[in-house]
Amino acid sequence: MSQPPVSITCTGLTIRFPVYGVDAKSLKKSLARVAVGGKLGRHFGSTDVTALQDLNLELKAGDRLGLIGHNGSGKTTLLRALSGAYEPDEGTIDVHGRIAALLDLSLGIDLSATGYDNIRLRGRIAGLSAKEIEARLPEIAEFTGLGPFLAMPVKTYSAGMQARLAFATATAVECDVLLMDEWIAVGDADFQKLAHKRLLGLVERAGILVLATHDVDLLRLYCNKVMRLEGGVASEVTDIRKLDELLAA
Ligand SMILES: Nc1ncnc2c1ncn2[C@@H]1O[C@H](COP(=O)(O)OP(=O)(O)OP(=O)(O)O)[C@@H](O)[C@H]1O
Repeated sequence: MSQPPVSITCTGLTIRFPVYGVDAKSLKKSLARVAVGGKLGRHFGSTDVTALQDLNLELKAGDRLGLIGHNGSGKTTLLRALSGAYEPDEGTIDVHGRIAALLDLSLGIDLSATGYDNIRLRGRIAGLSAKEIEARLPEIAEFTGLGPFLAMPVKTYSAGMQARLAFATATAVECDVLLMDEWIAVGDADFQKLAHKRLLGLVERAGILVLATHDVDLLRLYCNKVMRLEGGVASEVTDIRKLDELLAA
């Protein structure tokens, strides 16, 4: 049976987070003065933040969507929702295609396991079979540049070494839908060059890219569409050539 083409469809997507242990009234007053964050409100008697409100989105193969917006406007929440990490409180999310979510690279790294075992673990989480993992292991190991350290527990690594391992494993899986929270730059100068090339390859091969970033140069380089979030409310998806208009709005 043929697979449906790669696509993302969100209808009326609303995501709320409960806010515990705060005085709702005073929080609401202080938030009224800031441009950041989602909307505070009360649902079913408890206080919550609406991180995304009634969002509609339709993307198909070839779409490279840049997400812009102030801190706390809902960009990461949308990416996590698309990755399947958050369920909608209202509305629907429908994603067709294999997803790679480069959102929190260190998530799922087991510090007491070796580098090799972490590659295997990450591969399993990404849906690869044991056979597929073993076939890719040499390339991933080579890319990390960690050599004999891969046989040692990750807790003995420096922060940069851990980042190399996490990046190499997270980017080893082919995907149809690539979700990214800022462009990833890890490791030292040499590794950053290699990482950039590897990331570019993933971006080019992915059917759909959704990239949240505050960097307008990156948006112009890699995106053909843009959407602005403000307090969890999304603008229309527009052509990247209208970025300046959207930023000025
Ligand atoms: N796990 C959570 N629990 C409670 N509130 C949350 C949680 N995650 C996000 N929020 C709230 O949801 C809103 C949207 O946050 P989100 O992280 O999606 O913003 P963002 O646009 O990615 O911001 P930034 O540009 O700073 O990364 C914010 O008001 C934030 O406080």
